[in-house]
Amino acid sequence: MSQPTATTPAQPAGTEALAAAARSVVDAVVRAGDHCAERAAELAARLRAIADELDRCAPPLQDRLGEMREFSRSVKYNPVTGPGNPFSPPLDCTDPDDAGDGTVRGAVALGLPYQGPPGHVHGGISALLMDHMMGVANGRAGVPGMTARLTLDYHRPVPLYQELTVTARHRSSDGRKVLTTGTIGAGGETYVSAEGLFIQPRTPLRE
Ligand SMILES: CCCCCCCC(=O)SCCNC(=O)CCNC(=O)[C@H](O)C(C)(C)COP(=O)(O)OP(=O)(O)OC[C@H]1O[C@@H](n2cnc3c(N)ncnc32)[C@H](O)[C@@H]1OP(=O)(O)O
Repeated sequence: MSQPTATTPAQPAGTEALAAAARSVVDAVVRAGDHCAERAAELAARLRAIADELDRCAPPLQDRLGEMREFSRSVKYNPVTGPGNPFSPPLDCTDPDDAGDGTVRGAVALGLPYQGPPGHVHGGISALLMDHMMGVANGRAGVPGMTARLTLDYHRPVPLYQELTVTARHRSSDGRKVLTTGTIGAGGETYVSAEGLFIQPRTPLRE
């Protein structure tokens, strides 16, 4: 029977399918661990061959960095929600359901690659989710900015393989300083709460 792959989104296509496949490789590598040690060298060579093939398609890094300045591309490839980035879980906030109060919501279930304490999510991953969702909330509130300070309270360990709800809400602005809060929870329980200070740039981040 196949093991749960909490990080695999449903029916992706194109480069998103490629990212999803890479994500499932990462998941499988961590799940297999030393149980695949005898075949590790052979499988590693095959994966490296695929990486070399992709590298041959890649433009020069400076060109790619230039492309990624485009907002739609930065969204597609960002490390939290980006369906084109195998590093992203990805957190789904395509339907953020902001309930009219400015709260944005996302959903994600995290597998073994994101483990910190046994059976639970690494604290730095929680910080990543919070930082990003607060950024999304600020963007939706029309006050996008750079994270200057992020404070997290870890109330309970965050379980792996459980659908988590990630929320964020812009609370107030004082000049260029933006205060935003967020939570990670499930089933009415809050595992992590966060507060962030964001600074709006002197010139807009994007048109
Ligand atoms: C679409 C989704 C997007 C998701 C985005 C997610 C957000 C991110 O991850 S951003 C990446 C991580 N963050 C960074 O790399 C930021 C690095 N830091 C910087 O670039 C700068 O320090 C930056 C931009 C935050 C502030 O610099 P600058 O614009 O020069 O502001 P500056 O003039 O120093 O300060 C403005 C005000 O903020 C205050 N302030 C700045 N930093 C802090 C801080 N860490 N703590 C408290 N106050 C601060 C200053 O005291 C000042 O206050 P006042 O106006 O009362 O005097």
